[in-house]
Amino acid sequence: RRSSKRYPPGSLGIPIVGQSIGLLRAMRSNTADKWLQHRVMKYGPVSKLSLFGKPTVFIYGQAANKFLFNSDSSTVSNQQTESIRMILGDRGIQELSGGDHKRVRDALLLFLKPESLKQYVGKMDEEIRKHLQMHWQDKQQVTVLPLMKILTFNLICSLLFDLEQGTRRDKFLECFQQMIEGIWSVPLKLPFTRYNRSLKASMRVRNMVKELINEKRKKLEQEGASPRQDLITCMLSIRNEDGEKVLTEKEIVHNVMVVMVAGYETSSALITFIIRFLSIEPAIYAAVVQEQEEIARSKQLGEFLTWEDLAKMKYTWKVAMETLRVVPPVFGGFRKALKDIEYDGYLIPKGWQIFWASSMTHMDTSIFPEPSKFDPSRYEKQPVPPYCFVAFGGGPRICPGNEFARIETLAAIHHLVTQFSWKLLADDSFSRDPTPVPAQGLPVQIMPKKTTLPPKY
Ligand code: HEM
Repeated sequence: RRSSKRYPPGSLGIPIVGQSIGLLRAMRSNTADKWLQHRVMKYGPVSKLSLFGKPTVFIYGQAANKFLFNSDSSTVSNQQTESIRMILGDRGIQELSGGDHKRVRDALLLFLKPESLKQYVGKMDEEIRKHLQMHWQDKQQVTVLPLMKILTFNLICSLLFDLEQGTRRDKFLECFQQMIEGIWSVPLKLPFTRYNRSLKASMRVRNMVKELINEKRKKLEQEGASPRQDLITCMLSIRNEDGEKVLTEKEIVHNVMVVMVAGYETSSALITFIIRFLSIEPAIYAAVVQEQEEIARSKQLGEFLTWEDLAKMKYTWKVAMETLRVVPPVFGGFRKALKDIEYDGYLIPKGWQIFWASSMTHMDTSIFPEPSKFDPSRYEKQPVPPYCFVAFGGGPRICPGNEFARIETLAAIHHLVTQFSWKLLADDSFSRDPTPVPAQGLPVQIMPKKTTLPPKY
């Protein structure tokens, strides 16, 4: 019997840098799964290491996911790596726990919940059409990942901040992309490091966000709240029963930063990898085209997609789920032990990080038979046990943007498959940074579809 005071096996490595470089390197060469599997084989499902400057316990499996997602906030808190906290701010939802977390999360969900998002399907559709017109139509070749990043950023700007197309949005995107580059770096505040450049860009982004908030506040004071709002206006207007503001100015700024980041590389990776899988799986592609063309045929000329149309895209969503399983955009996450915890017979000491990796259960043969096979029909055969499909996390912190991601993904795939066909121009390998990046960003040859659909398609 192990003693409850026993530290998990493994080594903490060199202080500060620890094994971060090993893991980041494995991610970049797409061998992080193997890197972690190797740990599990060597040390078992609980082991210690040092990541991003902190002593860390890595835990693996369905039980580990359940424990991690549901631990109460006096035992485990959500704390991002030092670099993320410095870049995004310390009052973002991912830094908060207990009552503060719930308060901010409820505020975000007021806008992001399905009942409220459903009225914006048409607006998303419009933004996607504009994107395809500008970046896809009349082109012979495009590189998918950078374009999907532009698309998802613009969708966030348009839907969440009501910031329309123009030079201001382009400038915003440029600073934002610089900021994003250093988010997963080792926090070395030296000149010329990725981290340092990112930190500087984050100050510029923060100032732009503050400016945007001030404009919205003025508009709100002058015109009052309208039923169709953006996320910022919604956060500015929330009051509690006593009529007091629910969020502080700092909380609004930091959470706007968090939402921008959380919804950017994740959704763009998902749409990009669906495009990739559709080009290497002809039978699955044909089934998606059939489903989407049927919906297109039911629409009037120029008519936008609706919430009801999205509900019909059942097979396409299974393809998205399978993409999320095989290539989860979020590789894993961190928590922090707020007190000494005994887990599976080992001690997780107070103050240490806890690290989980979603892709580990997604590739477990006992949960997903033939896990390497891309098979959307697996979701028709048997229900997935809880805490095994964790692309959106789980428990009280499950991704509040999952509905937003579902709408934008389905609407984008609808227009892509009804307007174009495509062929891969690079091999189908990918790496992680830490979101998945296909070889060369997924260059494809595109052909407009000769179609029997109404002219808008
Ligand atoms: C395919 C797209 C997406 C994936 C795979 C994804 C995945 C995740 C995961 C795994 C978590 C939990 C992290 C943890 O527990 O440590 C999370 C949290 C979060 N996501 Fe997403 N996400 C996606 C899109 C979005 C979008 C579009 C938004 C915003 C519009 C968003 C906003 C957030 C926020 C605010 C959190 C923090 C929630 C909390 O701590 O309570 N995500 N996401």
